[in-house]
Amino acid sequence: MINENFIKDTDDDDVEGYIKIDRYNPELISSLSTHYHEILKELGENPEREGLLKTPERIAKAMLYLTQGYDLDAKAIMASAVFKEDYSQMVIVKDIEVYSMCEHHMLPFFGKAHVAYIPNGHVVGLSKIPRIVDVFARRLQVQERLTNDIRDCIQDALDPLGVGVVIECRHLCMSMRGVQKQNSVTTTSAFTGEFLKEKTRTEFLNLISAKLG
Ligand SMILES: Nc1nc2c(ncn2[C@@H]2O[C@H](COP(=O)(O)OP(=O)(O)OP(=O)(O)O)[C@@H](O)[C@H]2O)c(=O)[nH]1
Ligand SMILES: [Zn+2]
Repeated sequence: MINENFIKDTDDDDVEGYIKIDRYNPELISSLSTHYHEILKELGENPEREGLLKTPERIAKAMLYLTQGYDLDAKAIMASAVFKEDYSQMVIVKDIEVYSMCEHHMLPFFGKAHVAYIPNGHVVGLSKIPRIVDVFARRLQVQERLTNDIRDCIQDALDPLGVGVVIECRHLCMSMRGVQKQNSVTTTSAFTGEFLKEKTRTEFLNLISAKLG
């Protein structure tokens, strides 16, 4: 538990994080629902038809969920599980699912993040890395800033010898609409410390492209 202002969103500690209690407050949900009710009308729908009766409220809750990262403190999540450990090789958590929304169109972009660091006397609980990926992904983003946010958080919280982050995503604003390219994938990367050296970066890139088994 991060602190008493947060509630658990599911029973599975390893799958979900915590949502700040205030985020789901009834007044906020009601206000958002009113706006979405109007938006549905302006889009040419009839919000009074049976299938849409609860839709404004569902959208409100979904959007609050998808933007909950604004209320979460990534550094506190990291700090909650930092352990002294004499391990000085690269630690990689790869293939972390990413679901975020582009700040230009509020359409999803999604894919995978690969995150590595080289400890400097301390390691972090492994689950905290996907958790902070979610904290920064669950807000309006551009992929470049998401990549940098993750890198900076790990660097600041853990003071490791270096951090490497690679993110590969498909952007629905580029496939469902706009330029309508169905297969393009955007790759971004961010590095600090040892990862700025070619040898370390190459080791990281080789390890994240290697298939297991
Ligand atoms: N750099 C960056 N651009 C993004 C990201 N997500 C969406 N975009 C781009 O943001 C740009 C917004 O450009 P605009 O020309 O203002 O918007 P638009 O008229 O809807 O552009 P089109 O998508 O080309 O139709 C587009 O080129 C999108 O592809 C992202 O994560 N990073
Ligand atoms: Zn977009």
